[in-house]
Amino acid sequence: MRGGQILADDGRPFTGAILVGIGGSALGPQLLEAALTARDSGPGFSLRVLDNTDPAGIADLLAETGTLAQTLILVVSKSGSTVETRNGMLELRAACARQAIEFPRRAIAITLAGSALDELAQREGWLARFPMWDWVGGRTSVLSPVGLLPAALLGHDWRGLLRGAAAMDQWGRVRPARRNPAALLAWLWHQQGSDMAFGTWSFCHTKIACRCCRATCSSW
Ligand SMILES: O=P(O)(O)OC[C@H]1O[C@H](O)[C@H](O)[C@@H](O)[C@@H]1O
Repeated sequence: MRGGQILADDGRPFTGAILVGIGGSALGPQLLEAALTARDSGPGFSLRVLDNTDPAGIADLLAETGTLAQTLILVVSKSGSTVETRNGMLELRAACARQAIEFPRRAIAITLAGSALDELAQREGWLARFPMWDWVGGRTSVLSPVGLLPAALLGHDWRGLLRGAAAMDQWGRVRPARRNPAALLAWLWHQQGSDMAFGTWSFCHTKIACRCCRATCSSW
């Protein structure tokens, strides 16, 4: 898509995506977008997320996006049967119909093989289907296609992300515990008490621009 081989049905490139999903099916992509996309990089591929069913929020998102002609619609649901996600998808389908745009030609499903969403995407011939795996928890799915496809669309080094995750996986197994970052974090947590007593410490190991971290930190 970024190479221009997959184009919208009007022959122009896709310039953005709307991701529909909730919980783990939306937070990982939002975190990647917030943490990795430079705020000063100028117009690039845009990622908008529809993660609730608030009619005013949906109306705002559609107004901001304008025409959907060059917009991909990523429908993300591990179970493939989450009602809020289905409602969001139906809203976007209706918006496409209002604009005389074919929904399946820009729709991509990320879901468990054989789920209701997967079957719908297959039946209607959506642009693409990507798998989730049963053994990956929804809330930890950012390194599956849930996060990697948006990362790739945004132009980020998704292979590098996977390499980094593999390195952390190895590092998390290191002994002795004092050289193991996961064990050190667990120890710090334990020392602070088990009662979410985060008030006395904080850490920020990536970019200040990470809105998700900022939102979380400010609530501590
Ligand atoms: O990915 P889905 O099956 O649509 O589920 C989406 C989300 O649903 C609920 O909010 C669960 O608590 C989350 O853990 C899950 O990520």
